[in-house]
Amino acid sequence: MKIYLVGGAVRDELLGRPIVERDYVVVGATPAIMIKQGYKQVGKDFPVFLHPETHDEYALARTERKSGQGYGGFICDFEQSITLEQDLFRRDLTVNAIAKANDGQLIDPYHGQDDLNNRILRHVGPAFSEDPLRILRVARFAARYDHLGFTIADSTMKMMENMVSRGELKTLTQERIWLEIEKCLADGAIEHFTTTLDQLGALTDVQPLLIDWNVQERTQLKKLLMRLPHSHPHNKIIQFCLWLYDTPSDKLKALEQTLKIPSRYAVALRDFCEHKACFIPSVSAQQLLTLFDRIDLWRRPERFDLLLEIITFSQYNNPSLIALIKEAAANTRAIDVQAIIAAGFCGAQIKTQLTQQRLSTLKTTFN
Ligand SMILES: Nc1ccn([C@@H]2O[C@H](COP(=O)(O)OP(=O)(O)OP(=O)(O)O)[C@@H](O)[C@H]2O)c(=O)n1
Repeated sequence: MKIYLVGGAVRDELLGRPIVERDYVVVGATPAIMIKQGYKQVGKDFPVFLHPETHDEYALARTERKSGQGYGGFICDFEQSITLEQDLFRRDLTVNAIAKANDGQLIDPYHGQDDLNNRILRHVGPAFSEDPLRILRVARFAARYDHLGFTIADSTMKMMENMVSRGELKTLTQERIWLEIEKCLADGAIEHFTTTLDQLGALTDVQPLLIDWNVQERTQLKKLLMRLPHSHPHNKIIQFCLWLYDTPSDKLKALEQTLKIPSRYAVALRDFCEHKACFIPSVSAQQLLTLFDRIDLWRRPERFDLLLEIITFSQYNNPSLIALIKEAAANTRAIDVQAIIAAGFCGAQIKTQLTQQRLSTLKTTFN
């Protein structure tokens, strides 16, 4: 049997980028041979194995044939006789279909290196259209490698447009869509990704809230994201909120339910959309108190801190006002319930007294 490094690791190595994950293809083996050598099979029907020590993925060379519409529904053949070239042919892009042997030799039957050098994302063959997830992958790669000058081949754009107009994206699960979106957020490239999907007419199927995405929104988001460092610990969440900044509250729930986004994203987006209007100089003490209550500043100060970070990178950024609100929040939080109880208040009076004290603290700075 022969083992080759394939896919993203070879592509990124050739591009001089850090390798995040190593995937291998194994030619001339069977599941029994792999198991005998100590590899652990992942899943039941799929010929993918984990290396006993490195836990890298080793997949038997395979071909795939479509058995239904949309994503999934593949008949997969991983006979021992399947060649490396056959396996590479089923892959999405030529730049992802280069294999590297142990001795460093590159096997590149579909000219992925030429496309890497010419900065072109091009589909390998007609099988590309059997998997609509690839539309999102291509939009993601085009966004990730935009700064290197990559563009999508015209023929691949055409093929993707046809897939979109056939409604193929509708067959993707929301979980799969979210995973691609999150990877794109990790790349700091959501603006370019959205623009490509818009060009393909795919936004309605991917993120219906963005159907009105226009040049103005694009320019604004691009400008805002330039200020957001890639290494920022909340890079993904902040980008996500700036991306969907204009979501009306009645649509937020639908978004959370349909896209199945993790709750930390949902909460941050809700906080930003609902409270961004507070970050104007004329904000009143009462409005701030309502914000603090709603966001549960008292028990979850980190939630408020995140909102401030999002505001800082948004179009609502006003550093001196943010500093004032931050200070007012700290002073309001410092009001001691124990002191109120010690002063003789009890039952519902405690809450009333606390609210009054919080409000008067805020009124020292705000109207
Ligand atoms: N829908 C897909 C998913 C994956 N692949 C192939 O499987 C490889 C590994 O896929 P994956 O690890 O998901 O992505 P990478 O290309 O490694 O990209 P990333 O850097 O985003 O992980 C890809 O390079 C490509 O050859 C494919 O052809 N079609």
